[in-house]
Amino acid sequence: MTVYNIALIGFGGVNRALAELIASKNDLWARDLGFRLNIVAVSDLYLGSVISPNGLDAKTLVESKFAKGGFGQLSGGSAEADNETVIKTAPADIIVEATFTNPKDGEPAVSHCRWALESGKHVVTTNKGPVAIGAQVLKALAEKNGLHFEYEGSVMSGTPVIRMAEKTLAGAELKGFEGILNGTSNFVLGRMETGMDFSAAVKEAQELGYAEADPTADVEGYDVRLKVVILANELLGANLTPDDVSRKGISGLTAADIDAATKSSSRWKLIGSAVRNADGSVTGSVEPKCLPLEHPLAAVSGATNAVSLNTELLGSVTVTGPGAGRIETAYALLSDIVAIHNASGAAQKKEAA
Ligand SMILES: NC(=O)c1ccc[n+]([C@@H]2O[C@H](COP(=O)([O-])OP(=O)(O)OC[C@H]3O[C@@H](n4cnc5c(N)ncnc54)[C@H](O)[C@@H]3O)[C@@H](O)[C@H]2O)c1
Ligand SMILES: N[C@@H](CCO)C(=O)O
Repeated sequence: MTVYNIALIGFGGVNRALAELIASKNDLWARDLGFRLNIVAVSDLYLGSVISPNGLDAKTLVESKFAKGGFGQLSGGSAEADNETVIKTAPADIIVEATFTNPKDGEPAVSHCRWALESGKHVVTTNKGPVAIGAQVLKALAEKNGLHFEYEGSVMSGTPVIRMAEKTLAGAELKGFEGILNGTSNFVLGRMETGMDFSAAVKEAQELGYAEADPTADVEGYDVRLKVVILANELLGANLTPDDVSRKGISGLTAADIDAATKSSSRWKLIGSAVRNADGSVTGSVEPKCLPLEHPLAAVSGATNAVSLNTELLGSVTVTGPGAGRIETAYALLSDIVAIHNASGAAQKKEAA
């Protein structure tokens, strides 16, 4: 049985949910997926860090109510988060990066990924910063070292978009996309339609684990801008930076705007899009749009996301599914590990042939 040793960098909603899944589903995964996951290290800004070469019990990790610096009480633990030591020295096969997204320069997560790939460890991440800002360099480093840098959860949480578009739609000739790519803002707009006030709706999205550490990123469109960059660069072969994508959020929409849309059989949605122009360049944008109810994206509600991929050979293909949520995003990490596992199986078969 294959066992992957993993180190968790960040132990907030998403990585804690992954630990919960490990505690309850490792046997199922061993049977159905052919591997088990063993947590050999965790590092978190608030809790500190711990390296345990034989593995930490996932259930105990999830159920313990650690105080600030609490990992310092564990064998092999420290009250400080020493990410660099954990990433470079823990006996992990895979580093699971789920710290805060920094929309400006992607740090320190870019460094976390680089340290991992330089020390022979695969990276799976849900953090949009290193993908939107550092993907080219990190992918090249991974390839040079025969490793994987996987980030399905950086767009639409566990809903398959990146691998689906790259693998299943290969050859369909993508020309552009438009979508609802932020769960929090879509949830807030839906709540405002029921008469709830903007701040109360944002608070509820935070409580449900959808929002970024600073929810300004969600409601002002910074988060969607990173996702537009990720999809445009990955699927349209663009080379965009966040500053290349125009951005407007939903905070300027008033109750009167929402009401007026309802009365005219339409709905406000925060839309992220990109299109390949005739000269081959790619233009991306993020802005609220008032969509008629019959538009395919108008019915997408709550933290659900959807993206319509506009292809030459197949027309428009729309993928809908959860765009945020702790377990939903932890599933994206699992799907990345499955991709690594399947690729290593395929490589072994090729070697044996
Ligand atoms: N929650 C979601 O629905 C969702 C969906 C897709 C992607 N993401 C992304 O996944 C990542 C994790 O999301 P989350 O919901 O778990 O966030 P969270 O805020 O619940 O947890 C982040 C954790 O990382 C820790 N942390 C922050 N900076 C750190 C550092 N430098 N070193 C060590 N630990 C650090 C924090 O202490 C916190 O415990 C974020 O980048 C987020 O944008 C989240
Ligand atoms: N805060 C983000 C998480 C998923 O990237 C959202 O609400 O969509």
